[in-house]
Amino acid sequence: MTADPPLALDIDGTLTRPDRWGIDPRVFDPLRDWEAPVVIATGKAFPYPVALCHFIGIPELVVAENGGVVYTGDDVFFTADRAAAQAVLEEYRAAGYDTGWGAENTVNRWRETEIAIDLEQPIGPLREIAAERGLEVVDTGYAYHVKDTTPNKGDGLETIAEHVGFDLADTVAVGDSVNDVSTFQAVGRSFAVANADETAKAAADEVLEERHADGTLAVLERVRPTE
Ligand SMILES: O=C(O)COP(=O)(O)O
Ligand SMILES: [Mg+2]
Repeated sequence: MTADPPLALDIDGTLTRPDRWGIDPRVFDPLRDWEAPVVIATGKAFPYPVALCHFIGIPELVVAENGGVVYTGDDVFFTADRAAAQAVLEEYRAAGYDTGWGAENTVNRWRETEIAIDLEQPIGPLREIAAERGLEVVDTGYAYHVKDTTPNKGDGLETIAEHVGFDLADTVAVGDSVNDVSTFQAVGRSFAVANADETAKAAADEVLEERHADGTLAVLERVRPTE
């Protein structure tokens, strides 16, 4: 008898509706019923994936902020701090730009290790200022993330696998963007959804024909053992 494989799932572009925004409600039941650990590995701030796990009704196994925050269900690990990214934002602001999220911005309000900037904002000066301070800017297709170069989702996933006690060689990952490449490299089997960027597609073992949650749902069907 084989069992359901552990999963590592991205949120935006991967669990979203095919029109890009919002979680596709069809993922809730299969994830709640999945008989192996489900890790949510995202660029979003820590509270978002925690809430997602909570509302699906699964244990909170979370890689947030592109690996900056890792939650094993018992311990939280921070692999960077926000100060350097905040300094980039201050300089970006001094040059006349802003995050693009408005004054009370919930995108960054609880973000602990990086800063996210709306895609409508100019990336050129952002990249320049970040590079001068030794940081990188990652374009996920949903936001620009100003971050320390060290953290990544794959390392966060390894931390969780060690703590929870599952094998990454058995783990199946689904993602859509450059910030999922380290996840793909860490696991035994990786899938890029059809809407994925070229970097993610090149790094995945397989590129799906289906977009967004349709792709993830197709993977769940395919990797679930038949009786
Ligand atoms: O926060 C983003 O920009 C993207 O989030 P994701 O990693 O869940 O796709
Ligand atoms: Mg994504």
